[in-house]
Amino acid sequence: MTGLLVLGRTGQVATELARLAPDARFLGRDEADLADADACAAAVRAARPRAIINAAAYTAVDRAESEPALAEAVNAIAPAAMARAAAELGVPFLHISTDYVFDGSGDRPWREDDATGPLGVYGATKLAGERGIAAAGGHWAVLRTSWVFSAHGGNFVKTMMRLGAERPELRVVADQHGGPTPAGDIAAACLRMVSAMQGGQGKGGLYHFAGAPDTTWADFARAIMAQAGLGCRIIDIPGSDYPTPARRPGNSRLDCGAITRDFAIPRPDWRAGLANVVTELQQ
Ligand SMILES: NC(=O)C1=CN([C@@H]2O[C@H](COP(=O)(O)OP(=O)(O)OC[C@H]3O[C@@H](n4cnc5c(N)ncnc54)[C@H](OP(=O)(O)O)[C@@H]3O)[C@@H](O)[C@H]2O)C=CC1
Ligand SMILES: Cc1cn([C@H]2C[C@H](O)[C@@H](COP(=O)(O)OP(=O)(O)O[C@H]3O[C@@H](C)C(=O)[C@@H](O)[C@H]3O)O2)c(=O)[nH]c1=O
Ligand SMILES: [Mg+2]
Repeated sequence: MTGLLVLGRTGQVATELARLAPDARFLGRDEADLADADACAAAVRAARPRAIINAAAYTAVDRAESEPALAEAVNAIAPAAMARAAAELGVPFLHISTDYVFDGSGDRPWREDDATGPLGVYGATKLAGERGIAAAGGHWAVLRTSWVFSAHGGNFVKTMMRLGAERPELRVVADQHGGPTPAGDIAAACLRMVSAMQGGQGKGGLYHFAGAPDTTWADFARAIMAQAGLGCRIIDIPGSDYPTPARRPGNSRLDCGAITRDFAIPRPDWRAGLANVVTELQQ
C-alpha cells in the first residue's frame, strides 16, 4: 500500500507490519515520541500519508500503575492528537486497543458495545485513547485485541520459553481466560482494514480481533512447552496466588463476529501462529 504511515517501529505489531508492508514509512520513538502529542501530530501532518496505523503504545501493564501520566500521554493524548491530524488530512486512522478495557466479569465473550470497566491504569489509558480517537471526527477504526505474541519484543511466549528452559515446573494463572493473538495476524488484519477504509468499503469503528480457541494463561503455557519441546510442568494457580501491581481480567474473551462480517477477517488459530513463532525463535 502506498502512502501508509505507521507509528512504531520496534514493537511486535510494528515489526510484523514491516514484513507485510515493507514500503510503508515507520516512525520510531526518535522521530515521533508519543509522550509529546503535539510533536506526533506535527510528524503525521508532515508525512502527508494516505493512511495511518498507530502500532506504538505504553504496554507495560504493571509499570503503568506507577507511571499513570506517561501511560495516559502515550496511550490516550497522543493517539487522539494524531487522529485529529488524520481527520484534517482526510485519511483513515487505525489504532489498536486491548481486552484490558473490560472488567473481566462473567464468561460471555465481550462484544464491542459492552460496558467497559478497566481494572488498571494501562486499560484505563487505552480506553481513554479509544474515546479520544472516536471524538476526533475523522475516519477511524480501533482494533481491540488480546494476549499478543510474536518472535519479537517481550511477550508471554518468550517469557515461558526462557523460564521453561531453566525450571522443572512453573506456577501459572488458570482463572484468566482469553485469546492469544499472533502479531502477524494483527498486522494482516490492520492492513486489510485500512485498505478497505481507503477504498471506501467496509465500516470504521470499533472491532474485536483475537486468536481462537479461547484458553487460559496456564493452558497457553502448556501449549508453549509442548510446542517448544520443553519438559517444564505447568501448575494451575488462581490469579490471587500471583500478586501483581495491576489486576488482570478473569474474562478477556472477545466476540469477533463484527470484523468477520464487515471485513471478512476470521479469527486466526493461535496454535498455528505459535508453531511458527516457536520455529522462528529456535532457528
Ligand atoms: N502486547 C500485548 O499483549 C497487547 C497489545 N495490545 C496493543 O497492541 C498494540 C501493539 O502492541 P505491541 O506491538 O505488543 O507493543 P510492544 O510493547 O511490542 O511495542 C510497543 C511499541 O510502542 C513504542 N513506544 C512506546 N512508548 C513510546 C513513545 N513514548 N514514543 C514512541 N513510541 C513508543 C515502542 O517503542 P520502543 O521500542 O522505542 O520502546 C514499541 O515500538 C498496542 O496498542 C497495544 O496496546 C493489545 C492487546 C495485547
Ligand atoms: C511469568 C508468569 C506470568 N503469570 C501470569 C501473570 C498474568 O496473569 C499472565 C500473563 O502475564 P504477562 O505479564 O505476560 O501479561 P500481561 O503483560 O498482563 O499481558 C497483557 O499485555 C497487555 C499489553 C495487553 O493488552 C493484554 O492483552 C495482555 O496481553 O500470566 C503466571 O501466572 N506465572 C508466570 O510465571
Ligand atoms: Mg506484559
